[in-house]
Amino acid sequence: MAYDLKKEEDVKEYVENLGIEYRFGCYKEKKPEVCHLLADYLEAIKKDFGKAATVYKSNCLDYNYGKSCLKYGNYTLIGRGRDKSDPQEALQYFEKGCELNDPTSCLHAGLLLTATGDAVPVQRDVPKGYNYLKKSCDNRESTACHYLAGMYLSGVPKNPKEFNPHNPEKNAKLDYLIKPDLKQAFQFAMRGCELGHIYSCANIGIIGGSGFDDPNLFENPIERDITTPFGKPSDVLLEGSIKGVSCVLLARHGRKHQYQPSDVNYRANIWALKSLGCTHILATTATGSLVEQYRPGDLVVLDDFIDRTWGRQCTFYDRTEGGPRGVCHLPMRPAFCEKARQALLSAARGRGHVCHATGTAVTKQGPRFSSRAESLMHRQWGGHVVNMTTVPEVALAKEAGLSYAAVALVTDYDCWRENEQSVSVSEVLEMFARNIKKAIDVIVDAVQILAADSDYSYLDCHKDLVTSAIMLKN
Ligand SMILES: CSC[C@H]1O[C@H](OP(=O)(O)O)[C@H](O)[C@@H]1O
Ligand SMILES: Nc1ncnc2[nH]cnc12
Repeated sequence: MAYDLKKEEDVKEYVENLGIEYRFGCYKEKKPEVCHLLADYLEAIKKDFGKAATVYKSNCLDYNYGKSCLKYGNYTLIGRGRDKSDPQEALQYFEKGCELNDPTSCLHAGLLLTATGDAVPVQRDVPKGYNYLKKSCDNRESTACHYLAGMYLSGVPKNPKEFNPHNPEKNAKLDYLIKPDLKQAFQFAMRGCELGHIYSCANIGIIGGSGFDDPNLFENPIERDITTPFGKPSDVLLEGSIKGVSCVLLARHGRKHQYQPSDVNYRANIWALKSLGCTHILATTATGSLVEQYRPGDLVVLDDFIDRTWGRQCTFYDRTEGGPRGVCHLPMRPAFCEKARQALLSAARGRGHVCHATGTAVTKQGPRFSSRAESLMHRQWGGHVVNMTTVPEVALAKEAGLSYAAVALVTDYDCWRENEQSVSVSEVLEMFARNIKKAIDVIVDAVQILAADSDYSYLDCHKDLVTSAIMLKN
């Protein structure tokens, strides 16, 4: 019969008949895949977890249906459809599901067996758990690949209580069940990323500003010549890895510094980094100081900006062919990703550098430097530093849903001070050259800090913010 699913009565009848069909297919025709659907039906439509549990369990044990073992394992783990939770019994169902080649069952068995912490519910058995995770990853379960990458990144110590994430030297002396192995970590992360696990991709884009154009960050970089719907980026992008974390480096002004600030194709730069899988961007920028206490040589992790640019392409949402659709009104508070900012700050402080935790950048059009009157005005506005590139880069990265933060190196006092010469380009470049090591160290350490974080939920927040900011999607 034909149902009109806009009518409530018809929907009810349709759902009832679905239940009858599933019962028939399961009990009379004895089809395990239909029994699994029946249990899903009891769970989702009837909310009868007790009956759903019974069907999942018998479909696992009597019909050897792997997905039902996984479901009953999950029920057993959280105590759904039964009196209480039983992690040890849950493990048996996950193991059975894994034997039956259900990759998610292998994942759950692996996670239970390798878990650490005081509340761990089953006897830890890392070699066995590793094998389950490996089988799961081999069978295209991206989360298992992601976990394996994490295990190789930090290593799995025999006694997890001895492991101190802040003391790598002490950790090196520990007894390991799985030794840290960055090559393996990279390979599993690549596999996880290929299979669509966004956090395995955690590719970190690095935009090097003036003086940071080709700092030989990677040993054997792969050059990527990319064209975007918004044109060509400033130069080829260099793909490589920093201590096992995949990164992409781009020289903001081109490797020969061929683009002045207002000619940089910021849109193509951000788009190209995103198209290579970057989830984060860490940027450097040379800046003049607008306040006495931000001294040349100091670092500043920017937290806000004042836009004094004009005529730059500052949105992807302009109906460019191949670009996104709609009109995007993105909030700019906070302007920068707080997680990435904190990573830069910890990295700088960890190295003992003078680093200011906040700073508003006045981004001017350039290419000329400010007049004295402008410099004094920027100070009155509350700017801490002045440069020519943070806008629209920060806004475009945010529109692209990326985590973006910038570390500014103070190169000069601009021209607001009494009895002092105006800033010059040689002063900026010389100061940057003297401090480039600082900038490199901070970026390298921040990459490790970001990659070691197992909670990337803030990336979802960046994406959700963009989604909520788009009007007129067509
Ligand atoms: C070379 S002096 C002015 C120039 O330096 C800064 O560049 P970047 O931000 O790429 O490091 C500043 O923003 C100006 O573009
Ligand atoms: N004083 C200044 N003004 C603008 N951009 C700069 N980059 C470095 N120093 C600068």
